[in-house]
Amino acid sequence: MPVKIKIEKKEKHTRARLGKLTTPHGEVETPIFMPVGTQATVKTMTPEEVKETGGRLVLSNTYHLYLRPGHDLVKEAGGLHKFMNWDGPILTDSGGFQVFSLGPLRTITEEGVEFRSHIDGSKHFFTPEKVMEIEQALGADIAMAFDECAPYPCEKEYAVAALERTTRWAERCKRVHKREDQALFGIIQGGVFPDLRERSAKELLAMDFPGYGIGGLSVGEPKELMYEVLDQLMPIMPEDKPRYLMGVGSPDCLIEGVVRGVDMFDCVLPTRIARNGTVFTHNGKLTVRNAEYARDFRPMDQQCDCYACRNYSRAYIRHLIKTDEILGIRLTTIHNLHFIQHLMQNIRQAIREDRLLEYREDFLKVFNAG
Ligand SMILES: CO[C@@H]1O[C@H](CNc2nc3cc4c(=O)[nH]c(N)nc4cc3[nH]2)[C@H]2OC(C)(C)O[C@@H]12
Repeated sequence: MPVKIKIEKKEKHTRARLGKLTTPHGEVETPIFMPVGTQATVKTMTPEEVKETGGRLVLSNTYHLYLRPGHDLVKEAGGLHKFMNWDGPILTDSGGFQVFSLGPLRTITEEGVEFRSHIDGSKHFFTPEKVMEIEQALGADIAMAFDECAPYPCEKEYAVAALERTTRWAERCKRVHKREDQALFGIIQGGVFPDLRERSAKELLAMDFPGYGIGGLSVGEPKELMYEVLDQLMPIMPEDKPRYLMGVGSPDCLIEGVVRGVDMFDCVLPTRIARNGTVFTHNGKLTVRNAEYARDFRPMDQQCDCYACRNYSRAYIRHLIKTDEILGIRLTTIHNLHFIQHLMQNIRQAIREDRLLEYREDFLKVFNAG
């Protein structure tokens, strides 16, 4: 079993659990936030800096790496770990979400998805078998199945068709997935329809994957609706398998997801907003590029002990960003990754002490007041 989760503690008042996820490239604590490194790099960060912020498991993306530099090149380099010099665990998303996000540039059939590259418009065809070939060549510790992510909103009939195809494609992935040192996770779909979510989960649970992605969320639906889907879905998920809420999320969504029993998260938000000059602070978001910070010589977050907050002021970081100095977005990225990992550390401690609901209230009261 290349990947398994050991539940160390269940929080007394919620569905939250503290766990250890064992992978071929080491063991990590859960609940965990996984920084996104779409093109084999967490943008602007060296691997050492990602680790320094608390990152332990990073994501990369099949769709992007297939297009550039090509999975055969990464394989020739010795696989993704060697290629990007990351010695911890890696998870690759299957591209299911990316090819579906391409909108009119793709055609879905039972066989697979024909799509045009967002780079040069060239035509490509992803089948479950092709995606498994790519992910096995990349060599991540966890590979996600090739699924169909239904958009939000969508007709129930569309969600049914997408979940049924996702189940059939999951079987096709499982049939050709041979790499022993790589865990294949199924992805649960079903849109925002409780009966469809239950059906998708049961069909995939019957295939006994070592872990499960919860897909089709964080696609524009209201947060409350996402929480409702989780409230209905999580009770039927097995206790001994990791639950990975894909594409989530912001600090409030991370806490709400953990409360509902989610173990794994990934989201581009912390690194993406950092590149736009916006950072998370304990009092909410701060857009350090704004003029009001031109002569503000305090750190971005006075409660933060990250490298950026220990050594630089808002005024300096604003100056760097305004003058397109690369160090600027490196410092905001270091801070945001540290902030999210520190939040996850506090969440894990709150689970240990059975005070997650109090922590949620205290954190959100200050964070949302900002
Ligand atoms: C807050 O960040 C925005 O929200 C999207 C993240 N939300 C998301 N939901 C996902 C669902 C699936 C899925 O069903 N299947 C597979 N295989 N992968 C998935 C990946 C997903 N990521 C980001 O995507 C854009 C770029 C639109 O903005 C970001």
